Amino acid sequence: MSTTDSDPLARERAHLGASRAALRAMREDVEALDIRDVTANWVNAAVLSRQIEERVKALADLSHTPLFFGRLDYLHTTQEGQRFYIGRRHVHDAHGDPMVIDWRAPVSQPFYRASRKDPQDVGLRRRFGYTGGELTAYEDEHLTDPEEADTTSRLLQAEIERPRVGPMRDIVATIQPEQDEIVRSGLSGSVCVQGGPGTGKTAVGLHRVAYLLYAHRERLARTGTLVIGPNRSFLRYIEQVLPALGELEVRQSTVDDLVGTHVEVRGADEAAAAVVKGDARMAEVLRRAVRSHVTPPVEPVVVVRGSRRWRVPAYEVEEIVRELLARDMRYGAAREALPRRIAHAVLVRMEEAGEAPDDRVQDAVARNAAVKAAVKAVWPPVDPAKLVLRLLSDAEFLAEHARGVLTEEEQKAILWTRPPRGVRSAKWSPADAVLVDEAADLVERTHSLGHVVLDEAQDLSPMQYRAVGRRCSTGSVTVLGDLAQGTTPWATRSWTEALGHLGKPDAVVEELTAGFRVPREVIAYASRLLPHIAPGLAEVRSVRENPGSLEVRAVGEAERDPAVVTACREFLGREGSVGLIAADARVPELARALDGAGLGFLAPGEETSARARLTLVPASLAKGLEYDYVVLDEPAAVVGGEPDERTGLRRLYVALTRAVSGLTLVHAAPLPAHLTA
Ligand SMILES: Nc1ncnc2c1ncn2[C@@H]1O[C@H](COP(=O)(O)OP(=O)(O)OP(=O)(O)O)[C@@H](O)[C@H]1O
Repeated sequence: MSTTDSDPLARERAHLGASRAALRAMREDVEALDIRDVTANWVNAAVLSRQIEERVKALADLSHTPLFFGRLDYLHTTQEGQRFYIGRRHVHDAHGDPMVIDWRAPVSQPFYRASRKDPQDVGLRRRFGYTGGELTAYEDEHLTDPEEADTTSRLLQAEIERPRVGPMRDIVATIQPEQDEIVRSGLSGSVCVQGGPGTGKTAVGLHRVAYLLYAHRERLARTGTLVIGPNRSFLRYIEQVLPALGELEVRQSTVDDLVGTHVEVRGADEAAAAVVKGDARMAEVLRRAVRSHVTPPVEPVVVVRGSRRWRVPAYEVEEIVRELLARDMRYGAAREALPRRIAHAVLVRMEEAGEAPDDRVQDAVARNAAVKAAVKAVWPPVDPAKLVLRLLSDAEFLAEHARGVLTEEEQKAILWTRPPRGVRSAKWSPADAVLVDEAADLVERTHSLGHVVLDEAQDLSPMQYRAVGRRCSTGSVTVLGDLAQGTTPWATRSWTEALGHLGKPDAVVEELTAGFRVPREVIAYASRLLPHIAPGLAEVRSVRENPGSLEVRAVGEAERDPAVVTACREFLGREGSVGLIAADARVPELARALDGAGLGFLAPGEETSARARLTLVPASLAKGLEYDYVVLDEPAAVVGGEPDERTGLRRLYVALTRAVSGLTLVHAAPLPAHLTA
């Protein structure tokens, strides 16, 4: 007997070797494709070459990502076989028989879901462990063996404890059953996931896109997919997850960038103004303002053709206009329909007079100068930016359309004190851009994508939800968020409300409660704030066995900065990334302190590496990010940096929940009472 036969690990390594060879052969087959005979012209040839190039890229064997991470032995042979190796991509041998199955394929599903209670016909589930690209360990579960005890997977634990240097990683090897249910839920349904810090919401959202692209590739290639995150540094942190899963075509954007195509955002609002501008009632004000441009005709339309004059009386044009208004079409679509409707009225008269006009006559009448002039007078074009500009600068115009919708104070809050001269010179705020986007949609329907993932959704205003909702009006959405981490003045109070604004009231709300980031001691400390910031939400249950460390250091004001530098230095002595989180206002002073101490540091969104591991993070940008070790500077300043106590405590909750292995608080001012109580 050879060692390969007797040693299971050697056998698995042999399968890995054979799979890599098969992948190489697949790549060589694609590289060797001769497209000269199959392409009729150079355009087709160029398209095909690009596709081939991409396919070759997708077939690369990356040494740091194992080709497979699991194996399933079914109890019974299925049509596809009985033993499957589960990996990031499909690999087959020269006969077309599978060597590695894509994690998203239906036969892979039990790898994530099968349990002793429900073995799903799986006799053996094997997980593989790798060290530096080498297959070095495996772990078996015999799900139908009553003698075998339930144990927690060491490999899963090792994966969760792995230092976090670099961008966010995929979690394909260790997706948990409750996460998998969300990842694999159907394309037609929308899902909303409430989950505390580190429960894997972002990871789940990204894997869900990858899954949907696998299961509905053609449809989504046509309709498109989009991931929305809170800011650009967050998007940079997550941007490599989908490409690592072989998905290169998913767009990523912030809400601000999404709606910022109509006007240039250069201004900011006071909170009071932003709250009103973000309120869903603004949609009604805009709707009325857009429709107010339609003016009932007072003159008849007279079309002269040859020696004849055809007259459509004003009351009849008015009837057409009324009917179009009642149909609640987009303003622009109705405007386009109007000339043909007037032309139709002319044609009816021609027929009554014994003529037999055809479609070409109707087209010609619709283009007639008199008809065009009438349309311009009755249903003039509306420029969305100009309309919003007028609403925000002209008190009378605003009052006319906000009557009964906004109070006088609310109207006053949103009016510009010094109206700008024009669209270009206006200092548009992010909330204004959302209003312009809503107005643009009233004029012309926004293109809808096939699927949208909306992360950190709790921070969106109702008007922002509407902006996202119209981008998936005919598709579906995955909403991810945590009500306890809402830090905007308009943060969502309930998911039902948010889903209503998104236009997806039937979305299923799921909850994730197992935490993969924050150590037990640290999450327990942060959760002291929960009753004050989100009563009713459950505390996250940390699955991390590593006890982690929590230290609170009280120092005198003069020693605070040096103490922060010392804490950073201590953590830099260990393996992994370090985040120094501080109130935004404290960041410049701390930057000087770090510089003075000769400690180099990055800004959020810049990629950490083995050489550059320290990031200085303003509290306002900490959301969604994580570091192996966190030094939190002056919690009272983090709370005090926000307009009200609840928002401040929520900001603090976010900052307290970024650490994977250790958290040190350094403070000179007293700690917020809710934390010490
Ligand atoms: N099943 C899993 N296996 C291994 N790691 C996981 C798993 N689920 C989540 N993680 C890891 O836990 C960390 C937190 O995940 P993620 O950032 O998705 O959480 P989140 O719920 O979005 O957090 P936040 O509310 O802070 O934004 C990440 O490092 C992620 O890779």
